[in-house]
Amino acid sequence: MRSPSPRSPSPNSSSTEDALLHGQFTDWSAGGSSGGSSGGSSSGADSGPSSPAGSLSLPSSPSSCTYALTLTCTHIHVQRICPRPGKEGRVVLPLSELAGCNCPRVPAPPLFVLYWYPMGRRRRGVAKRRQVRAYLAESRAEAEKWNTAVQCLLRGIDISVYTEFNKSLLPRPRRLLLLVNPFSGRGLAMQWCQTHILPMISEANISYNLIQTERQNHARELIREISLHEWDGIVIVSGDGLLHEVINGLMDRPDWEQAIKTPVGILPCGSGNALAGSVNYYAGYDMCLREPLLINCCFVLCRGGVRPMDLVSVTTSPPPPSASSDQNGRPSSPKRLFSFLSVAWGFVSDVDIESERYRGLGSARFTLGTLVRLASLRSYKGRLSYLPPGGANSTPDVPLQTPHRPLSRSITEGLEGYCRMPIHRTCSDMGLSEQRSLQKGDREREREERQRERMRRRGRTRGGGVVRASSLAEDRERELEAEERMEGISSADSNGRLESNEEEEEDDSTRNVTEEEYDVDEGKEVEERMEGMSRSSTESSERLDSERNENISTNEEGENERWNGVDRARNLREDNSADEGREEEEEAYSNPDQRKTLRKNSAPSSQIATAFFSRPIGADSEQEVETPAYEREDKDLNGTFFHRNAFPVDPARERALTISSPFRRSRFSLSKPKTSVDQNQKSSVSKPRPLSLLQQSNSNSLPPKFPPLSLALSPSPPSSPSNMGLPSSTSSSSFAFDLVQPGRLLKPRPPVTSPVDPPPQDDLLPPLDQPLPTRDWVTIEGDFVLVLAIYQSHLGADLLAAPHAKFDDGLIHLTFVRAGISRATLLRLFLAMERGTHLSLTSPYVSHVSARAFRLQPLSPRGTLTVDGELVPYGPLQAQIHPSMARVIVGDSGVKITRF
Ligand SMILES: Nc1ncnc2c1ncn2[C@@H]1O[C@H](COP(=O)(O)OP(=O)(O)OP(=O)(O)O)[C@@H](O)[C@H]1O
Repeated sequence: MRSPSPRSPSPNSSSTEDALLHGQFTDWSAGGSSGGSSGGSSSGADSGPSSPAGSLSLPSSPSSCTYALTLTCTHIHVQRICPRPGKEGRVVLPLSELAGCNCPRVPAPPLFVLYWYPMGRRRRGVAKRRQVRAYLAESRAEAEKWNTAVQCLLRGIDISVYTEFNKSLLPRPRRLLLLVNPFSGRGLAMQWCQTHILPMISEANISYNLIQTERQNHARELIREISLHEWDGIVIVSGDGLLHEVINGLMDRPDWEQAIKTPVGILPCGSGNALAGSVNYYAGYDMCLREPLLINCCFVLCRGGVRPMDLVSVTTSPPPPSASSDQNGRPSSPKRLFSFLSVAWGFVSDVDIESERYRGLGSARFTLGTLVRLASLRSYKGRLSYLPPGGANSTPDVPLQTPHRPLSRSITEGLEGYCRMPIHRTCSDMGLSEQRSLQKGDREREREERQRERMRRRGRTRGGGVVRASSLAEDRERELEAEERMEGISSADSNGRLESNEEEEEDDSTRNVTEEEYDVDEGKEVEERMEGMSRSSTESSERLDSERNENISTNEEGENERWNGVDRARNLREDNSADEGREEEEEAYSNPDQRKTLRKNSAPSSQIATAFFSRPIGADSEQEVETPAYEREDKDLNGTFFHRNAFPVDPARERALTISSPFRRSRFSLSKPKTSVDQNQKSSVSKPRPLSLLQQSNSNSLPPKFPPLSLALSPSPPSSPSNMGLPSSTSSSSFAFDLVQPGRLLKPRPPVTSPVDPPPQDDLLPPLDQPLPTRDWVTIEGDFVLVLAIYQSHLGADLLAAPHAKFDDGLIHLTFVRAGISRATLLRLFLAMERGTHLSLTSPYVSHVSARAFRLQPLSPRGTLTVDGELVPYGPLQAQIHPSMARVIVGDSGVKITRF
């Protein structure tokens, strides 16, 4: 083989277009014929990798085509020499699309093999496709020289035309620890390892050790103990839940500060795959799901760029007394954990947890869950406080990104539903399903009280009052009325005359007909879309039902026993509404033992969907107007005990909105906080052990049905008073807030820090049982449909919840939706979230703000709270961002990346 000299390079070559290598090769293709293909042979196009790892698929024989290859810093130029080049005789292959290359050992011929993943058209959109290109070199030395040069470029090693290429230039192969949850998502993780992940990782010359997790918290325990310096990265082959375990395992370690800098990566095999969605987004790829998403993320992993990632330290309430008290019966402390994705309360967490029973549907479980939850829309009383970016405590070294809206506008516009409405309107309009559990006497009293309140309001505003949602169109109409009222108020504000509000209200009755028609049409359109979704969900759920029936017959005995639990839960309160019965079922569902049962036996999703669409939505709104009875001590969804009579309605609290409202008096005791040391942390003190002592490596852990894989080169806050979880009956006065007008200066207090939390300290937050600093904090109290705090762009692989979020922007992106929003608007919000356009959706009930810390105090006695999609004890919770604390593998398309 002739090896032509490179094109006259400059001595200090730095241009990306300068040729580093130039050579002539023979095409090596299956069947010995290239068929005149341009750029050499390619195999495996249009498909993902499918060969077992280690036995890389190669074409089988040389063809008669010869090619001249030129390597530059960014591309490989392939020019066909023989047969004579036609129109398509030249191809330029960008190195950015290369996952790896290799030079197979003897006795294989001297081949130089490239593994390309260019973008290609798929049935839905564009996604990466695999192509293998193999070229026969004249000698093994030549093939190895090319292989070394390309690998140097892929690993970011500086080379020039004068570089002597030999293997010693290359750093050792990267080593990854792959943790696989075989049950994540639809249970395909091991299969996808075999067909996609391991072949691709081998092509990129990455060594790996694969471990299947065996139970919940297995990964956390493992990560706490292994010797981390042996690994260049820890990669989760699962959903976000397993990464949550890994992050917390790293933070449990005594050497957490260094440990948390270990790059973590994600190969999506779960059902939500939010972080994978963010990685895919920032790599510049189209939104996709399932295998295309997996291939994109795997490619990103092979490229190896690492970026800093913010973590959020979350302090949750202590677990339920029975589970949390220590040996002396003392209640345990609030729990601290680290989150990389989100904290959710209300609609989002309800859907996440309740849709567990449709897990077999994969990501479609969230669609079905959303429809079911929309059908029985709930609201929750609560108080949300947050510290906007740029507050007094802002440290100069924290890289803060401009929030989506300037802070002042966030308050006046984002919260317009609060700020511009007369305060008395903001909470009493919104009585939804949290007000269902009243006992009869209380219901009467409450109804009278509400009636009086309504009359008072009518007297003042001539309209409004509680409007029951009975259909999507009605919902929308109601919302429009609110919008119009606010517009009225806004114009009144600008004219300095609030009285004009009344005129606006009167105008409501003679509203423009065209607008009404539009609303009805819009309502219909949304209903049609929902019906479409319901149909597809129904089909899938029928499949699930048949599986479920099989399971039921084999497990009948155990099931009966568990069902008794559900029945007991159902019968607990005879006088409760049907909807409440459902809540009881959910309560039973929260019990881990019963959860499995319910997953098998819960009402078929087809029935749920049918019930939703056949029943007028007003049916549940009938229940919604009932008011809560806080009468009995009971257990909430998470098993937390609470007092039903915990918080009698306080007129002061009814005023719903408080901006910058400090606690006048803490309802928490000021007992000295105790360090929270859980079992995990205790064991974390032990010295890290080499992995081999802990775990079998992948050859043992793969299920027998898979052919043996060519194995990796595995290298050898404060104590919590008992009333902490939820408000107690003695704490009602603690809900009194100073009503502070926006802009009024509050007396600054020195920042309160928790002296006892294990590092890193949450310097923006006092202990959970102490009041927040008054300065710079914004507090909102009222009825919420959802509160979502997210710090990645995606809430699921197909939900672009915070389009401006960056991995390391130092911000928590808060979205909250107030009660009063119509189902149609809420549905539109989630549909728009698929494209990330929801921020421009204008609804007075929806707000988006940025924060550096927040505290959430649920005031409704039951509900679900999730952190990174995992259930946490229900009760007050607070969180603070720790910028750039971890590192995530994101590929090399972004700025400021380093390689692992
Ligand atoms: N072998 C195992 N058996 C049972 N549970 C496991 C196992 N390994 C991990 N888990 C737990 O399963 C839960 C769900 O896992 P994961 O989040 O990875 O999947 P997913 O819920 O399908 O995905 P996503 O969070 O993206 O929706 C996590 O809480 C994790 O701790």
